[in-house]
This record gives sequence, C-alpha cells and structure tokens, in this order.
Amino acid sequence: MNQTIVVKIGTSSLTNPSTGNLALSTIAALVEVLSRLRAAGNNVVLVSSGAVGVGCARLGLQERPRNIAVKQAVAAVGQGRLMRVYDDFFTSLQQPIAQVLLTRIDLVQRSRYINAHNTFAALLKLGVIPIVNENDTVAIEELKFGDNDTLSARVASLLEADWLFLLTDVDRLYSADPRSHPDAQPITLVTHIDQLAELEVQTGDRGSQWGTGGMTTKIAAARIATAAGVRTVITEGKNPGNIEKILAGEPIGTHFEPQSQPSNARKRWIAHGLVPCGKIYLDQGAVSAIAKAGKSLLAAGITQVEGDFRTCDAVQLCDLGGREIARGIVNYSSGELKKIQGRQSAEITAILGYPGAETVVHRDNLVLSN
Ligand SMILES: Nc1ncnc2c1ncn2[C@@H]1O[C@H](COP(=O)(O)OP(=O)(O)O)[C@@H](O)[C@H]1O
Ligand SMILES: N[C@@H](CCC(=O)OP(=O)(O)O)C(=O)O
Repeated sequence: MNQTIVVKIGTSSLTNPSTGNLALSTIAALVEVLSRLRAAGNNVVLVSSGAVGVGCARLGLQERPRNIAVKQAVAAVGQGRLMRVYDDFFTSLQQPIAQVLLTRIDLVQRSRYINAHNTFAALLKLGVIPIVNENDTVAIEELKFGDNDTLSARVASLLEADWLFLLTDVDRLYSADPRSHPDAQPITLVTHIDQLAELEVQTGDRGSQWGTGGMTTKIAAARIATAAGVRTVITEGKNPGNIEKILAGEPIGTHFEPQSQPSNARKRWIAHGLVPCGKIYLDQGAVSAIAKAGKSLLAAGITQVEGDFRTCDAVQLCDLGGREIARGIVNYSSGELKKIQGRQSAEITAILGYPGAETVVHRDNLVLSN
C-alpha cells in the first residue's frame, strides 16, 4: 500500500559535530532511501534542519550565533548551501526535489493552511520530494515553530501522513539522557504519550551542541503527530536504511502509536493545525457538558482565563487540574472573558456594554482531546 512518509533529520545527524562539516555519507544514504521509497509509489516529504549549522561552518563560526539577526543571516547562507547539496545528490538519482520554507502563520490561518496543503498535494502528485525547513531568515520570534521537530509534526498532520520519522543522534528514546545517564533504560513502544510521565522519562532541556530542543521537542512532536493519527518513530539518523526496515516491521527505535482523530477536516485543523494562544479553565459542570453531552461552552462554566488571546484565536479548554479536555476557537478575547467568566449569558450585554456571542466556544468549533 502506498503511504505518506514524513522524515525529519536534525543538525546533529546532518553534520559532523566536531568539524561542523556536512556528514556526506549520511546524506547520500538518506537520499537513496527516500528516492527508493518515492519510486515505490509512496509520498515522501523531508523536513531538514541544518541551515544554521551549515551556515556557521561555511562562515567559519565556532558556535550557534545568539544574536537573532546574525542567526537569520547565517541561516540564509546555510539554507542555500544545504539545498545545493541535496539537489546534487537527488539529481544523480533522477529524483526531483523542491524547497518549501514555512513559518507558523502558514499553518495557523485557515486560508494559508489550505494553500500549503494544496501546494504539497501538487508537489507530491508531480513525484517531487519536498524538502521543508522553517523560514529562519524572515520568521519572527512570535510566529516561529522554533524547532523542526514541531514543524515536522505539523507538516505530518497537515498531510495526514501515515508515518513521521524523527532522525537524530541517538538510536531511540531512553528513560533519561543516555549521555549523562549511562544506565538509562531504552523505551521501544509508547502506546499513549501520557505513559511517559508515568515512566518518569527525563529529557533535559537541551540537545547536542548544534541541535535545538533535544528530546523534549521530539516528544512534543510525537504528541502532536500521534494525536493527529500519525505513527511516529524516533531513530538514529546515521542509519537511514532503518527507515525501510521499520516500514517492513522491524522493531527499531522508539514507536509512538497513533491516536484516533476526527474525520472532519475543519475539526482536524482546529485540533492539530492551530496553535493555542491561551487556556480556559472549566468547572466540573462545564467539563461534563462539553465532554459528555457535546454542548457548546458558556461563560458560566469558566473559572479562570490564562494567556492573551483575541476573538477567533484557538484556546485549550482545561479541567480544574489543568488537564486539556478540548480545543476550540473562542468567540471572545481574553480581556472580555475575564469580565464575563462565571456569569450567565443573559448578563453579558450589561457587563460588556454590547451584545456578545451566545457561546464562548461553539460546539462546531470545539474538538475533544484524546
Ligand atoms: N531521554 C532521552 N533519551 C534520548 N536522548 C536524550 C534524552 N534526553 C535528552 N537527550 C538528548 O537529545 C539529543 C538529541 O537532540 P538534538 O541534539 O536536538 O537532536 P537533533 O539535532 O537531531 O534534533 C541526544 O543527543 C541526547 O543527548
Ligand atoms: N531551522 C533550523 C533548525 C532548527 C532545529 O530544530 O534544529 P534541530 O534540533 O537540529 O532539528 C535550521 O535549519 O538550522
């Protein structure tokens, strides 16, 4: 069966950590595997990091720049270099590629999300392997994915992919960072992401010298992707042949099983495409009304509002313990909600001085979380 496969490779696998030079044999092996998967009829997308790392090597910089403008300039140098290398390798196998640079806003606004979806669909239909990265050179802090693990999960969700492979410099997830904890236990299967809290998996807060986010962002990515129905695997980048072995059923790396997902495309966008801008805490009655009775959210059931959001932004709806029970698009800003939380709908006009929407989140704009 033909499948949609998204592969993300991190800087730590693409470059030699001591010299910063490109790991050419890894890239060549990856190109061969992806070209074979494409030739076998699969849809293949590569999310490649490396713009900043390769740019630094090109310019002789010894460490990742901290200054944002310099980092953006370095990424512009590295991205071109990276694509040149990919194009040389893929072209020698007659495999066309495309560069797709995204920022978070491209997947947050519904019209841009649909546009991005259509562009990917057209590229895949043309037999092209899109190579995706964050548009580091122009992305501004508030509108960034920030790391390519998250970006790859959002792309996998956009494409309703069957698989997301996160290729990195460790062979799988461990109970703690194996570099600093040699006795850390390997984890092979995660049936639900919340299991990781039970297993007390520690991920630290940083990865290798050139990587962004370490294991923390990979787990966040696995959460996004599996919630969108995408099977996710963390495995080693220096053996890209493992991708084919895993597709053939070999138990390599750490597998995260996909969760069920809404069949309606708009609801999938609300659940997985939108990035929440705040949290609304609900009392037990409102939680039951939404989760069990399929009702809309009214102001009366709100106990607390967190974050700064506007009308039509996405928010997380949480129970009193902070557990997310749903996501939705709000009909009020955070400022308005703070004034009307806990109040009856009939009081809203008098409190705000103008008539507002009947519901805070209408049930058509609300999706229960797994
Ligand atoms: N629980 C863990 N299991 C495995 N690796 C971990 C864990 N916690 C932290 N790490 C670290 O995460 C690193 C990979 O992250 P990163 O350097 O950002 O990679 P990439 O460039 O591939 O995105 C590993 O080298 C490892 O040291
Ligand atoms: N967009 C950045 C990559 C950021 C990132 O997530 O890096 P990594 O942790 O190596 O996957 C770049 O191309 O350098």
